[in-house]
Amino acid sequence: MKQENGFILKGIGGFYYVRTDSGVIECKARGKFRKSSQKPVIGDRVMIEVQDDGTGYIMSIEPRKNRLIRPAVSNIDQLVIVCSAAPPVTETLLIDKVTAIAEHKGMDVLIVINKCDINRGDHLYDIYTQAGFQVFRVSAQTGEGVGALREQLTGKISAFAGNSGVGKSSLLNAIDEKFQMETGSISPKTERGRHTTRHVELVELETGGFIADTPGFSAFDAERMDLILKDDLQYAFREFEPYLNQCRFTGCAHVKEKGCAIRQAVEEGKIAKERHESYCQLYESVRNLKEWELK
Ligand SMILES: Nc1nc2c(ncn2[C@@H]2O[C@H](COP(=O)(O)OP(=O)(O)OP(=O)(O)O)[C@@H](O)[C@H]2O)c(=O)[nH]1
Ligand SMILES: [Zn+2]
Repeated sequence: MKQENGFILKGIGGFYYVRTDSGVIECKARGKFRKSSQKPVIGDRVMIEVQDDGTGYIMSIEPRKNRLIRPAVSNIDQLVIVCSAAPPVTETLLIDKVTAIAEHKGMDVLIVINKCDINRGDHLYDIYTQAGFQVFRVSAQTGEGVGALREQLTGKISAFAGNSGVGKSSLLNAIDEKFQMETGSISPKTERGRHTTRHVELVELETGGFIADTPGFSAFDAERMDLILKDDLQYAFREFEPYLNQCRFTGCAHVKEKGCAIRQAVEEGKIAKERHESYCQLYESVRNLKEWELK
């Protein structure tokens, strides 16, 4: 019996597939993980014991750097937010919800404007560049910008998010031919179909790096805003940072308060008004959350 370290690529029916230096090993979890919230998830870094027959047991899980609940993936290095200025046009509020979650959970963010063959998305480009994000312009259709994006995925674990129809699946297919995602349905996903039976999996890229293959994962867990307390929300908007201690009143919510340095910066064009509007809407939605609601 020997011990190895690795991380979980996928889990099906009680089996976990652990990527180690000596290949992918099929493992079961030790009993102690089975019931509790300690259950292994995709992305977990684990220590396994390999049996004589080549299968293994997960013995321990390293503390997680971060974790998404839906889909259940841990240790994500970066979140790739796919948006588009061509139909279906992405609302900045959706992008800002997801960037806020990512910032709060300590994931890097890449903003990717797809469908540049139709619309180059200057407005989105300006907003997110000004806010301090890396922004890529791509077209899954023509291949423009895909190489540069692929480079940014090398050596990291990434997950893709974006509104339905924005071209996530098309983009994954363009990034690596290992992906054979079905594309093209802008119809509702309520019928039984491709999204009901899929499970998440980390797919290893030709160029190194892993992508959580998350089709139809459009709403993300943005619905519940993954529960950022209202006092923390201001830190999830990175461009607010230089102004945070400059408001007239301590405990300023930066929504309508007089003497608010954030609002001032918005007036002066230093913070995009769309970003501040998203902040205000999110603030309103998390206003009444209590700490005990955070899991
Ligand atoms: N013109 C153009 N069309 C694109 C591009 N990328 C995707 N599309 C089209 O947009 C439609 C939706 O693409 P998908 O890849 O299925 O979008 P998705 O984000 O995976 O959608 P969901 O699975 O619903 O979340 C398809 O008809 C694609 O052919 C692009 O860069 N340019
Ligand atoms: Zn303020």
